[in-house]
Amino acid sequence: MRHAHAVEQVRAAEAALMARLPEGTLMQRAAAGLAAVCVRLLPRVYGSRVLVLAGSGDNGGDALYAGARLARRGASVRVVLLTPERAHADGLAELLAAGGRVTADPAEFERADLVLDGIVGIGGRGGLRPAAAPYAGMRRSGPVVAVDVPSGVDADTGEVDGVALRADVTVCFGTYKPGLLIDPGASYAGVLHLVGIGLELPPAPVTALQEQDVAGLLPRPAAESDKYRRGVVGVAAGSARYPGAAVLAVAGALRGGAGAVRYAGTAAEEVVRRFPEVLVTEGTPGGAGRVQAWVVGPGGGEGAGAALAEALASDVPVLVDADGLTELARLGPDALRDRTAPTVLTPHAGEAARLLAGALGGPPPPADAAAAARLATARRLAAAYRATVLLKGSTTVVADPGGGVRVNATGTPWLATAGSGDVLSGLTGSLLAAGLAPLDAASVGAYLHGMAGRDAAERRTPITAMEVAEHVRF
Ligand SMILES: NC(=O)C1=CN([C@@H]2O[C@H](COP(=O)(O)OP(=O)(O)OC[C@H]3O[C@@H](n4cnc5c(N)ncnc54)[C@H](O)[C@@H]3O)[C@@H](O)[C@H]2O)[C@@H](O)CC1
Ligand SMILES: [K+]
Repeated sequence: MRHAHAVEQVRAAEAALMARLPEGTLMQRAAAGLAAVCVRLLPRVYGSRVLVLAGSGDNGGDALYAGARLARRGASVRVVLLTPERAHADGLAELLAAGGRVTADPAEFERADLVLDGIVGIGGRGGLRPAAAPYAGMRRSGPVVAVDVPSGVDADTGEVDGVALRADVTVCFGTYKPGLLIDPGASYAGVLHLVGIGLELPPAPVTALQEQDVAGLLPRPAAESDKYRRGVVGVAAGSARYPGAAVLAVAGALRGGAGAVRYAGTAAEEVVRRFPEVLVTEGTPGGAGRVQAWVVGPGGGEGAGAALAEALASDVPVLVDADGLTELARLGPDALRDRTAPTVLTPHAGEAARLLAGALGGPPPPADAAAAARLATARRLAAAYRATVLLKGSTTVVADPGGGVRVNATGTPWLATAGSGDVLSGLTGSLLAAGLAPLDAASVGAYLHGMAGRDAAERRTPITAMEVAEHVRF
């Protein structure tokens, strides 16, 4: 599991540790870890050109001390001081003593074999200032290594206000920060290296599942399992206009680990022709028989409202997607007030914006704004609807009403294809039926879906939604 802590938590842990250690110890630990990563990135340190971009805070201090370490090993180190009158004095003195030189020539950026971005770290507020902004657009010949956070990325949220410095590698200290795992910030961070500096941290508010975490959560049949014990997932999807959504949601559901899939809706014939193993009814969820979780909404068209109402009236977990979300946005959070079992919502940014408007009144915010502030959007929706919210997009964010957040790093831009979301909702509903808690089901669903997309894209691109379903594997 990758754990990401909020800036406030990092500051508290740093303060507690610094009180017990000689002054400067933490910065030396950070600088040593940072320099070690740079050494591995350079073909050879001796004679290589290193440019340090140093801001006015401790982030600049880390970069200056790391630069000094590289200079002592024979690198030719230049430093641009973004605010010369407020540079980290001890760090600068150490770099100069090691042979480093101050420069004001921006062309050094393009010539350098390696650039250290120490402009701002967790203390950065707002976008890059005018003195730093031009570096964001410059060509580079060597890797850019971000110190703790790519400058211009908000460490807590991953939001970028204006421009940010794109890094090839980010060396972060003590813990990951949410902004390194969530787009757009994550796309600026490159490869992440975590350097331990001895912080004692509380539980992380944001986590990301890794392969072994997912393996531990997946439902696997035991010797005494039967199809009912493995869980039955109900899918209420598709309509006369969109029968394909039913087929794709069922395809996802068949791959999610439930023992059986029940389908209720007008596409029963298409579904059973394609998947003879599915139990089908032309009716609605209310008359479909017992299931352990419902998936409602993909391609639901005009019937989505009735199917949603019946599924929500049940006492099993319900996943709402697509047309079901449009209907829910119209009804607002009150529609979920009487539920005793969990609800999972799987909006894309546009649906999320409509759901927000449904909860808070007023016109929906632009979908772009909901996507750019994905962490805040998912958290607000989870709180307003008291539901687990899986916000789809370049980083899928899953927020629990209890406050926990999981972010998903698997996936490929090829997944942005029609029907891919239907597969995800079926897959995640199946995991719910198999007994996973909502946060686990949603984050494991996103993980498997992203991996399946990657695997399918490795075989052939572009990929289709059905190929994504076919590539899901435990
Ligand atoms: N406090 C500690 O014990 C440790 C801190 N570490 C480093 O210290 C960093 C945090 O240091 P600081 O709290 O000094 O904060 P930063 O160095 O991240 O930034 C704060 C400074 O930048 C200026 N600033 C804020 N926003 C700006 C913007 N958008 N553009 C330009 N300048 C801006 C502020 O006026 C302030 O001077 C961490 O990210 C990490 O790199 C590490 O050395 C590990 C130990
Ligand atoms: K930085």
